[in-house]
Amino acid sequence: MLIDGFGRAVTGVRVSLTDRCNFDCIYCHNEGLGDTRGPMEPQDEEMSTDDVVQFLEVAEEFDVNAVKFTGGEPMLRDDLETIVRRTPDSMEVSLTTNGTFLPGRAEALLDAGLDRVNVSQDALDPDAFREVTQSGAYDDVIEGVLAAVDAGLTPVKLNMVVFDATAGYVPEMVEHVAENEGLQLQLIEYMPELAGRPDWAIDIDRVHGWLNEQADQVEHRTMHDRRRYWIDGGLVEVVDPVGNEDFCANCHRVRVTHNGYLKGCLNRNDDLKSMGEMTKPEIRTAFRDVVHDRVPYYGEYMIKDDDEWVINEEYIGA
Ligand SMILES: Nc1nc2c(ncn2[C@@H]2O[C@H](COP(=O)(O)OP(=O)(O)OP(=O)(O)O)[C@@H](O)[C@H]2O)c(=O)[nH]1
Ligand SMILES: C[S@@+](CC[C@H](N)C(=O)[O-])C[C@H]1O[C@@H](n2cnc3c(N)ncnc32)[C@H](O)[C@@H]1O
Ligand code: SF4
Ligand code: SF4
Repeated sequence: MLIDGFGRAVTGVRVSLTDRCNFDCIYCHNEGLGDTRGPMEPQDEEMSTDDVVQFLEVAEEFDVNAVKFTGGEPMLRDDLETIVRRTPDSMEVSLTTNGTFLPGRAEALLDAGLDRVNVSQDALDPDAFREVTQSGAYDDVIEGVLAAVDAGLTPVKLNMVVFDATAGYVPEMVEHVAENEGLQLQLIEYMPELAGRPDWAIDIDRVHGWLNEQADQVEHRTMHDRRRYWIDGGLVEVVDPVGNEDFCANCHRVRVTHNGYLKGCLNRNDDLKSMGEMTKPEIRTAFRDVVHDRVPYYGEYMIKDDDEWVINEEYIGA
């Protein structure tokens, strides 16, 4: 197992299979890769099926026990089922998707070995949904969530980005997951670091305060020290990375970009390591290097100066 200089073992990888997407969500950080707009067709720069599998086999050698496929929209990859099928058996396999392609493919993904799925759904109202995603695919997403639950890709976690356009929908989303078996809710604090528009952010402590009042039970998850609230039988988890040193101190994942770079932190693009021609020796070297260099974003790469987060001088020009 590889452990970085801050005692953080790397136990999971997040593989971005493409930076293409059929949506254009107004808040999208695209896992730090830039704009999702552009051609929908497969791009030459994307890792091949074999490249992805080769990488996962090396990750397994380093005792990584979980992989998350993401993007862009990972279901735009026609070889997703093949990749899932060829993922080492020792790994938990999950997918984060906008859900539009789940109807018709959920069963095949389950058969291929997918364990569970997270589906982005920011509201239960088609108009609000259209405004946020700039797409009219609300019905497809609802159908996609049902297809995932029916196939048994559970728990299906609904990812809701909480910012000024969606905060008002939190109570009905909490009620929705309490009433529907197989669903959980992840309330994701809007991250302005890469997306800009800090004025859209809301005070996540107010969300915690409201959930605390409603909750029958509160738990802490080891990963990122995330808090989870049981409300009327439903589970609601808060993903609150912004300015959160505890979150970064408990970060155990390395990311892979669609074009074959390792990335130590979502918020950084100055730490990318190429995996070259994707041979196993090259992948092993890049993996060791990225873990060696990774540091907590908040608390180390960014430090507090007069109550403002500023880049630690050590990393300027690094
Ligand atoms: N800053 C930061 N944000 C993260 C991190 N992990 C997840 N997030 C945020 O949460 C979003 C949704 O994450 P998902 O891909 O659904 O997965 P997850 O919630 O991290 O993982 P599971 O609960 O295990 O499925 C990401 O796109 C980010 O916005 C992280 O390590 N750092
Ligand atoms: C980049 S998307 C990729 C996977 C897939 N296209 C989807 O939307 O689920 C992964 C997750 O990031 C979340 N996300 C995107 N931009 C964000 C931001 N600025 N702040 C917080 N979460 C964000 C999305 O809501 C989604 O749940
Ligand atoms: S669906 Fe996912 S990748 Fe596509 S724009 Fe929305 S958040 Fe970004
Ligand atoms: S170090 Fe912090 S900001 Fe970077 S990926 Fe990990 S939790 Fe996210």
